[in-house]
Amino acid sequence: MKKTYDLNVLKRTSIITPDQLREEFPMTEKATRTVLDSRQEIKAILDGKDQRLLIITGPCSIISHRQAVRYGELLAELQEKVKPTIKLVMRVYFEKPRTNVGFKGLISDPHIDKQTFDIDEGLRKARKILMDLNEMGVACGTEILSQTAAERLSGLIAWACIGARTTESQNHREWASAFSMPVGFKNGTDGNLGTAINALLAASTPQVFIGNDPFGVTSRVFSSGNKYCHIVLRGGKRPNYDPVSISEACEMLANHPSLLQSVIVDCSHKNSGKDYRKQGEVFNHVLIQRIGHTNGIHIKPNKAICGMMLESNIEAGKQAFVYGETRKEDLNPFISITDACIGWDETEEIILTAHRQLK
Ligand SMILES: O=C[C@H](O)[C@H](O)COP(=O)(O)O
Ligand SMILES: C=C(OP(=O)(O)O)C(=O)O
Repeated sequence: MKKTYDLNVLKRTSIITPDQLREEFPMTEKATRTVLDSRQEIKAILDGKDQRLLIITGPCSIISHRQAVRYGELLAELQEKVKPTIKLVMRVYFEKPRTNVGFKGLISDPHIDKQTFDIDEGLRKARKILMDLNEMGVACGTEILSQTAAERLSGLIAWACIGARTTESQNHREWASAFSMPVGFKNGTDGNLGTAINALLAASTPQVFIGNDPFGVTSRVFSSGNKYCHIVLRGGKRPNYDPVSISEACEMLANHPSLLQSVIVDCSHKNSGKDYRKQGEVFNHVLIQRIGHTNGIHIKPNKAICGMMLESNIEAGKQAFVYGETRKEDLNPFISITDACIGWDETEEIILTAHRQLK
């Protein structure tokens, strides 16, 4: 009989199970405390019980341990300075959703060579980076693109994001309903907010779906629903960080009183027109809306704005990189190879200025 399945599968290899990976990199007391305390703080901010601003900042993609730990050190130092007004979460993004094709992140291809795709090594690198950051007291945020990464790393994540390309995916909504951390859903790539609101409704509801147990065995998973799902505005056909767009989002949320009435604004992506140099301007615009005044002019503060996101790296911009051609050894680990980012100096200035204004 002719084979009817796997006609386009070239090869399959097994990967490390969640249990094996956790055994190789077991939780420590300090890391557990960082994760649990940070989640509590983020939840309190989303609930409006903690008036501080949440800022999720960090590289578009993590490309090396050195880069992640250096950024983490800088962030930890800054967190101490702005503690009374701002909670910082580092973007520790290992999975990149592509518009069509390209480097899909360190888990998919840790050697960045478009050849080896050593996913076991990628998962090990990711878990080690997350362990080290949590040990340093740095709260980690990441985009969850695959169930595989979620099952192996979620215990080290304080805040998760479902990206614009997957907010409409039923699977991602199901996983979010089971996650232990607060989850932000981006609006759709075209700017559609309804997609994100539907995602919040689905993810806050108990679900039954197919997942894996810690030993990698396919299982039914029964979730309780996640009450800490919220919206992240990232722009679409046009930016959506202006007062009218944010009010529109708040009105849509108000139609569903069971949902968190809080909004995070991503200052990058389509809100900056993908021009990293505009992120600071977007940030200031949103900060004024949140605080309610600028240079003596008073406007009504919008307390629903509880957080902002920045794509920031140690050095600004983006380096020349052709996937499959540029060798990893030739890359500068401190400059982005995916979206261009603001550099550390500008990041620090933006956050310190916000701290002074929030005080
Ligand atoms: O933040 C990252 C990118 O915007 C996202 O992964 C899409 O990238 P691409 O359009 O270059 O594929
Ligand atoms: C891919 C990202 O964002 P978006 O889903 O908004 O495109 C990201 O934040 O890295």
